[in-house]
Amino acid sequence: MTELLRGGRGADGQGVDIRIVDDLIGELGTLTPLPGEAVVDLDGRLVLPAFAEPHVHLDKAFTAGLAANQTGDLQGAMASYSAVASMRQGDAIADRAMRALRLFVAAGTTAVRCQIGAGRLSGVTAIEALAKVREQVSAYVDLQIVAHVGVPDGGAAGHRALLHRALDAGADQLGGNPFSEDDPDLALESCLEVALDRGVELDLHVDESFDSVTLDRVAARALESGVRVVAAHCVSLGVLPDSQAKEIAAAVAAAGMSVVTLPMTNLFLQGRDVLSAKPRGLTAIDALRAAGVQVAAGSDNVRDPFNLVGRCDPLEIASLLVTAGHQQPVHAAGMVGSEARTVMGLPAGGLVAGAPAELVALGADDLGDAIARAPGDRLVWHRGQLVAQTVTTTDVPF
Ligand SMILES: Nc1ccnc(=O)[nH]1
Repeated sequence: MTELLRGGRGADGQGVDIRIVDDLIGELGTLTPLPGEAVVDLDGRLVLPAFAEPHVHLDKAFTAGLAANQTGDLQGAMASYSAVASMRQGDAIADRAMRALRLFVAAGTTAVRCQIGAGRLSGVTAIEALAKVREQVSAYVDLQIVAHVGVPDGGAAGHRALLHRALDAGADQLGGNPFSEDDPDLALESCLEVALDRGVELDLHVDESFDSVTLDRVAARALESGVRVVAAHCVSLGVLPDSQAKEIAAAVAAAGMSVVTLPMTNLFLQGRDVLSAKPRGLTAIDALRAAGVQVAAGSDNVRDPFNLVGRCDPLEIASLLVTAGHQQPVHAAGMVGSEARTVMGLPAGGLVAGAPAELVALGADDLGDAIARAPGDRLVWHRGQLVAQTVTTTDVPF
């Protein structure tokens, strides 16, 4: 089965036609339709590899109205989440996750790695709910489930048992925030042990504050154990002196780790306790990239106690990477596109023959215009199929 996407433009500004063959890009260039071939007219739209979301807490999405964050910071967010049991009910979680996924797919996101809570408050209910959602949406988006496991009662044995249960319930990767637990090193060891035992990778919350630096310890253990580790947040690395940040970035690279920065949530949560010169909740993106670390960016939270805003649109994150993270548009787009896919263990993709047909066509002039305006006008292909289409019209009389 082939389909011809005619009259698009690449990020280089050149016109391009794309022939999709099954779920791959077959050829690119100036192409004429084959007899009987389906043709989609792209009308000059900008064509990019589809976006990927490497880190989003779908189980909490859209709960800001259920639980107010009294202090606005991370502790306040966690307190309100723990206090409201209705936020953790399976059916409601599935409904909210579906709502968020519709927005993500419409925005051009065809791979989403979600962080789903498991622990003493609700066991593996949310993982089970998301495993069902993953089946429902499989034709439209690749959903990866990270079990964000908190240490339950029962210490290390209970922790390890819960990590196993989370995988049995459908999680793809294991996570958590070991350094927020009572015995951080033990919590990290349990994660590494079960990851090795079950042959999965870890996707951990690391240093989501300005004052704890544990990324170097995680890197040392990742290197020694051989477990592939993704570290999310790494906020404190962004406020360390350059020389120290470089040293840790080198250790992270040597351990084969990758890093996910979450600008929207961490700009919201961190730096509230000072009156001026507020530090930014982003990691040291440039030092990590210079050391050879893949750095991706994600939404983290969407309209919940951890982050009151968010549109489930990677271009919103890319815009923050330009303004708050001082990234060039091409890097910002990569961090929510091909680098995010690499961090998620997927093929990087791209506009090349043989790449997966994961594409988004946007009503935008170029990459900068796309990031600045985040236009609604988008067509989205996943595994070679058109999975979402939003066409907008504007009528301004001048
Ligand atoms: N930033 C976050 C930390 C923990 N849980 C969340 O949902 N978000």
